[in-house]
Amino acid sequence: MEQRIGFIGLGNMGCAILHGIIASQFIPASQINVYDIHPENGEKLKESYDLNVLASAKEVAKESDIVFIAVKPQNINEVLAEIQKELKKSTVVVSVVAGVTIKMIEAIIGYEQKIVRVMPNTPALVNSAICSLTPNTEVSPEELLTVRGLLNCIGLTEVIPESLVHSATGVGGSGPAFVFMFIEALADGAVKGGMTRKQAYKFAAQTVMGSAKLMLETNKHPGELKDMVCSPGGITIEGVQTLEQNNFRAAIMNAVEACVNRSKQLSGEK
Ligand SMILES: NC(=O)C1=CN([C@@H]2O[C@H](COP(=O)(O)OP(=O)(O)OC[C@H]3O[C@@H](n4cnc5c(N)ncnc54)[C@H](O)[C@@H]3O)[C@@H](O)[C@H]2O)C=CC1
Ligand SMILES: O=C(O)[C@@H]1CCC=N1
Repeated sequence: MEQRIGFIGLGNMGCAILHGIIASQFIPASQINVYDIHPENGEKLKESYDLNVLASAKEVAKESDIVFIAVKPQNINEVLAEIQKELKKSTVVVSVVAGVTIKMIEAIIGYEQKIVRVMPNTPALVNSAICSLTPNTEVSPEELLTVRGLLNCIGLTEVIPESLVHSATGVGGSGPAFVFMFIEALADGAVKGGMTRKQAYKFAAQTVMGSAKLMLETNKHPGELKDMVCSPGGITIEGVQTLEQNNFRAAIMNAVEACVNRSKQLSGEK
């Protein structure tokens, strides 16, 4: 890939994507331009990678063909206003900013600018993300394919309509937080049974990763896979009943719904 990739915002999400892309060797670090308002974030990356730490968001926009915006929602407007004049017509702006719609971005950098909204998640750090992609009408199928090809090196990708980005945010963007809480609780249960915390985390994390891998690779329904574990009159079904009695599924659904609603609020939807 000969395109130069820019990152504005080098926090948890920006760095997870960046590390994943470099680890995949999809493009050399020398083709990556980065900027963060806190210079130490760029300097830290420079210690590990031969990438280009630039002095402003403007420079990243000027020197890059694909520009990732990975700042918080409250900071994106200032960034877009700053880079607007530096963007070439051919530049693709990739926003990972939750709740900020394509229209909101176009209102600042123009309706002719190529924009792809992406909802990634932090497993990008280990090339195991799920990223949704939503292009505006200026992005050609070939350009979308280029951005998708880049994101495929950090995990799975799915092109979705913008109406589904709220859900992608709740399940994919925020989902890892709920999974980590689940892993923590699984481990607590094992610690209660006498396992060391270190052992419990290993068992809990591998069980979640293995179960997810089993589902993705067999394409089986999660209910069927759950039934495979529940021996008739056995042990697991006792735990399943306890979870049902404690509204486990409703609790998870409500958590995702809360994120969807917050995302809608950020987008100015009621
Ligand atoms: N953390 C996550 O799991 C996910 C985050 N996102 C989105 O990614 C974006 C970034 O989130 P995080 O990385 O978690 O936040 P963060 O706070 O860790 O990183 C944001 C970075 O942007 C920098 N920044 C702020 N204003 C700037 C400016 N004007 N110019 C350049 N850099 C600036 C900050 O110094 C910071 O390093 C957010 O919009 C969030 O909605 C999306 C999916 C998942
Ligand atoms: O919590 C947040 O706002 C960001 C967006 C999705 C995951 N983290």
